[in-house]
Amino acid sequence: MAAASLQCTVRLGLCGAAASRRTGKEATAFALLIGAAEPCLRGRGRGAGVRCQRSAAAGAVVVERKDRAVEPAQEGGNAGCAEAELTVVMKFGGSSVASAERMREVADLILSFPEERPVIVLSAMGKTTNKLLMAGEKAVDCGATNVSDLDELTFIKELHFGTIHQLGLDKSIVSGLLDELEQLLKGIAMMKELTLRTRDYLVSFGECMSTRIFAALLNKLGVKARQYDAFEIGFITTNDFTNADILEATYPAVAKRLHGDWVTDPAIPIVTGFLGKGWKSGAITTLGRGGSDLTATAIGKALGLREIQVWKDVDGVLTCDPNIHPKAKPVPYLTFDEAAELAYFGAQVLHPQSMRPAREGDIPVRVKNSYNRRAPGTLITKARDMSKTVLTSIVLKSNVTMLDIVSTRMLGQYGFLAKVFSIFEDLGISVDCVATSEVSISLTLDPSKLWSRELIQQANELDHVIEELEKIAVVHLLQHRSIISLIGNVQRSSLILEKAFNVLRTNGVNVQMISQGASKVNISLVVHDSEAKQCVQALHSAFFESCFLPEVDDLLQDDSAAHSNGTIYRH
Ligand SMILES: Nc1ncnc2c1ncn2[C@@H]1O[C@H](COP(=O)(O)OP(=O)(O)O)[C@@H](O)[C@H]1O
Ligand SMILES: N[C@@H](CC(=O)OP(=O)(O)O)C(=O)O
Repeated sequence: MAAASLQCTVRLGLCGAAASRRTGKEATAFALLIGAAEPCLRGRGRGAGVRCQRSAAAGAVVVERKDRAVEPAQEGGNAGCAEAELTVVMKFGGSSVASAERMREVADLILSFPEERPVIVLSAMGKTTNKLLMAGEKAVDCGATNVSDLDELTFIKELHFGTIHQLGLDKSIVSGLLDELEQLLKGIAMMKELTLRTRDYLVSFGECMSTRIFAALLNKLGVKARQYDAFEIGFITTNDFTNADILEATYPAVAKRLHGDWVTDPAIPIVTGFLGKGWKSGAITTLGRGGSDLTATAIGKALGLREIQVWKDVDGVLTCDPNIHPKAKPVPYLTFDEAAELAYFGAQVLHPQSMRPAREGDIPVRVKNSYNRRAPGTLITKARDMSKTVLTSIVLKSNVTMLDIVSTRMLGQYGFLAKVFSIFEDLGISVDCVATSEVSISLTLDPSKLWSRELIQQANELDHVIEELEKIAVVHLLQHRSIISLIGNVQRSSLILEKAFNVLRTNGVNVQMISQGASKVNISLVVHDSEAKQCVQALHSAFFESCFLPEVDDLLQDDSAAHSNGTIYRH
């Protein structure tokens, strides 16, 4: 087999998003703070409605998804129950709401589905989040008197006031927030410090403004809409500023608020994506870049909605990042597992944690293009027919740190592995891919965990990890590595690997580690950063653009089924 001819050390191991997910210890503690003592709410809907009932054990409100109509509640507090429940959540990213024109388009898009009663989740307009972060960085050094002249602040003011003007709305919708933003930047300038906590407060202005503008637009168009700041309606998170995770208590709290308001006074909810409230600090947190996807799936689960739609600027999830390869094509169907691996291993199109609530609530996610409504997009569900599937998508995660750890045999094999992982646990560092032999272990570290910390801290942390590991092992630190993840049907791993290694050998690429996902949908290859893009392009050409896949052709005798499944594309 082709792999055998490689002149490099190739290790086989396990990888998977599940391996490094947070456990959220705080969730249980917080459950007592929220959602208790609520009268039973019941709705009835055309499709999936919600039913909230009190859990006898914990006193918390439990939300169940209902696939058929539910009788109105007998108990009180529900007199104004709306005839029709909320049906879908529609999330629009920054590119979808980047200008006044785009906001009008999105309003038109929403209204083109009169049969739906949507919850809308919005990100900040266009590049607002980046500009806010840049303004914060500059404010640290520029002096309080110069803050008003920061280019980024001027850009943000012009974008939001300009949009309001073009939409014929009232300036007061955002003027208070913009004043507050300027005050905050002055505070940062005075303190000469931008903490992670302040950073989250700073970027929250983006979503707070976009949602207010959009709600005002819908109201102006005669469609009753109500704006919500997620951190005020029960989005409770861990206290990991810039990378917080939603706690369980969020679901009943959000269901209670959105459902409660809807039944008493129906209006389309317009919710800020990306934001939450730290359960301990009470301060605004953010869910990591691209976190509005997670807000949307959390609302879908909380309300037991029929579908979660995430509207982007691409025709769905593609066979690879279109910035790496312009011939990337839409993938019509994915499972939650495939989408989660794809997102976790670097596909920017979905937030890494966003599939979790959808999977838990078993709510289909549809990725659509707000610039091309007719494109079918990608439908993500619990299961799909994988029998004809070989490869679905190729994902690249760059600038990864890899460690080769060889035991000095001071500890037995069990003790060695346990000790290695306890060091990572103690330092709160997640591991992406792992490959082990009897006396050695190779692994890659989750860069997002390191990115969320200051550079100086990162260096210290790595030094500290290595120092600890060197007590029991010889450690090699390998930086500037990339993980290329082949998302597909690992049942066909021989076929995938044979073809992949043929391509890599032809391109003279040295694979430094292989890791096959426990999730059964992912094989990851670690290569040097400098070769990674070229590898992805070559792999994409081989798997998705060529028509010379004899083995695949054998597998795909039913060609039409393969096309409807959409995994192998041929010209
Ligand atoms: N496999 C992929 N499929 C689709 N888009 C991808 C993929 N990998 C990276 N992308 C990038 O993700 C972008 C969409 O994600 P994002 O910018 O977060 O959207 P939004 O801001 O609209 O939520 C696309 O414009 C594309 O450049
Ligand atoms: N505005 C935030 C949150 C977000 O989800 O944005 P987008 O949907 O545009 O990726 C960010 O830029 O990260």
